[in-house]
Amino acid sequence: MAASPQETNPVRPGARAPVVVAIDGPSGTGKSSTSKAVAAKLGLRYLDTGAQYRAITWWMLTHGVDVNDAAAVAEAAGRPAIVSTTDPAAPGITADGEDASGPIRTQEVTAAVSAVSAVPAVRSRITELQRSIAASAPEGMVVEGRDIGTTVLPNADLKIFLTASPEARAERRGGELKAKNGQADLAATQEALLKRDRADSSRAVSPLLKADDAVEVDTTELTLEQVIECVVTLIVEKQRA
Ligand SMILES: Nc1ncnc2c1ncn2[C@@H]1O[C@H](COP(=O)(O)OP(=O)(O)O)[C@@H](O)[C@H]1O
Ligand SMILES: Nc1ccn([C@@H]2O[C@H](COP(=O)(O)OP(=O)(O)O)[C@@H](O)[C@H]2O)c(=O)n1
Repeated sequence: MAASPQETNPVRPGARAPVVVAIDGPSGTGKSSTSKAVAAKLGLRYLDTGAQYRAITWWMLTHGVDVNDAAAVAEAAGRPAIVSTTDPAAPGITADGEDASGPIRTQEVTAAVSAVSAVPAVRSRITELQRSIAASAPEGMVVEGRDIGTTVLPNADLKIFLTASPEARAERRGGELKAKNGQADLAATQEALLKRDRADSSRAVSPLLKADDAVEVDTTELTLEQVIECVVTLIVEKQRA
């Protein structure tokens, strides 16, 4: 059966209509894993906005900027060039041409990123970058973060807000740490995660918040495959609507 006009993608005839999907939520709810897999399945681009905030934080830490001095962070906010790769099969990021994909996942960056991302000059610069990247993907894009549905792309075709219990999220992050370091302190992992949630939810500019028109998906009792399936179904339904 021929695709309906709404389902036909003018950029890739026969493919589905382009769609912009915003996926937000706190740490460990499955945003990155779900977004990457969904984008790969549906032929969409993928943007990890957390990686951008991590990359600018990493650049500041390695260039002598005091990340707890908001004025110094604001002054440096425009300096590094942050470039993201949007292929869901090979996402990557550079800061001033240096590959930041590995260093942005260190504990040092994780502990500093909420303070840097709360600075308005950092947010306005990164938000502008995110909008221009999303606008340059005619096939559509899955964009994941904290404020995509509320601030960055308020006109996204579909908004999803992922949640999960703190215990489930700590266990997932703990699993990653154990695979990386051979050990993980679950209580400390949960505490650090909740501390970052509090900072991200209470900042003055563009806090972590569910958009009024977002679909909330509690992933606590779902496998990653079930979450991916659920999001794919929501997108396909949207494309048919
Ligand atoms: N529904 C799920 N059930 C179990 N593990 C999950 C689920 N979703 C994600 N994970 C795992 O939890 C960890 C954190 O997921 P991630 O996608 O990085 O979350 P976020 O981007 O929201 O911080 C990853 O190791 C991932 O494989
Ligand atoms: N859209 C976004 C995305 C991330 N962030 C910030 O960047 C940090 C790292 O985001 P992340 O998505 O890599 O974090 P994880 O959920 O992967 O641990 C968050 O804790 C926020 O401080 C943000 O402020 N706005």
